[in-house]
Amino acid sequence: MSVIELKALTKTYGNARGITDVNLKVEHGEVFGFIGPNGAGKSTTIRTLLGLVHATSGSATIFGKSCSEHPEIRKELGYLPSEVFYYDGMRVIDLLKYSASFYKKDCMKRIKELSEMMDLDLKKKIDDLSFGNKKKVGIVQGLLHEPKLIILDEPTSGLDPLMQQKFFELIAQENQKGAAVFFSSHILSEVQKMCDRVAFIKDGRIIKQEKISDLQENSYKKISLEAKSGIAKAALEMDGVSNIELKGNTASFIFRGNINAIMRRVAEIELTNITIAEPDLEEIFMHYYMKGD
Ligand SMILES: Nc1ncnc2c1ncn2[C@@H]1O[C@H](COP(=O)(O)OP(=O)(O)OP(=O)(O)O)[C@@H](O)[C@H]1O
Repeated sequence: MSVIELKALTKTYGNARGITDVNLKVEHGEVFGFIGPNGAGKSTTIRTLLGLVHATSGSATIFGKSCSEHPEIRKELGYLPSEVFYYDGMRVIDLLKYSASFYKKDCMKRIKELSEMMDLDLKKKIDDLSFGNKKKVGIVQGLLHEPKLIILDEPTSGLDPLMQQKFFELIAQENQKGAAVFFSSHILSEVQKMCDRVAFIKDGRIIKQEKISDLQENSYKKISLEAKSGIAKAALEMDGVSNIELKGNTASFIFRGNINAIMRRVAEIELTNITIAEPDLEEIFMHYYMKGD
């Protein structure tokens, strides 16, 4: 049984598109990245998982149970929203104790460990905290019950780089202890660093799902050429070539396919230099988003 399974999940808001026919599985022990531009449908997918919105059609399950019919599965998951809002009058510790009271276990030891790690002062009033410190409260709140599934919606906004680093260490530790992680982001370097697999979402539809290692290592090459004179775009156009950029006597592009085929094509150009490199995830990402635009 998968940790998360979305089958043909569709949500419309009146006539407006939310998400369309989303299919994905997150398996035990996985860190799964969910990546897409603003308005692509990441939050709608997460809200469906949390049982906060009901799907128009299709299904969403966590540990085999329907997210809309079994609200109790929320106790198995820890959620960190992209923005956190609190009733200001409380002290941090009171808020965290209140959150912990929803679970049938003593979370105090874990609250202390997490707040030490995140450098969070438990005695402070929430009113007195900066945005970043409020975010830390959200992190502790999401993890204090040692959930089996952690859902993160653009988690690092508002955290300084040192805290971002600590946060990722914390998530990696939880993952090593066995928690699966579903991680929405539009920051590619985070996904590249943290995730085992990634799904790209665009205009409400999943356009690609792949292992990070396959995306980077095996499949794509970034080829840059310098020639004696300008290179015609048509000279490079063939199956597997995308993102062609021409500038003066140089050209660069992304290639996926049989390397011999592209080498034969490139050999027809009078070159002065060539480099072949691994593209970063950003370039692969652009490859997907530019296709079909
Ligand atoms: N309550 C709502 N009513 C109407 N349309 C909505 C509502 N919530 C989301 N949408 C629409 O659904 C689509 C997906 O939005 P969603 O917030 O899920 O995207 P997102 O990928 O999380 O974007 P962002 O990165 O900007 O948060 C958008 O077109 C958005 O306008």
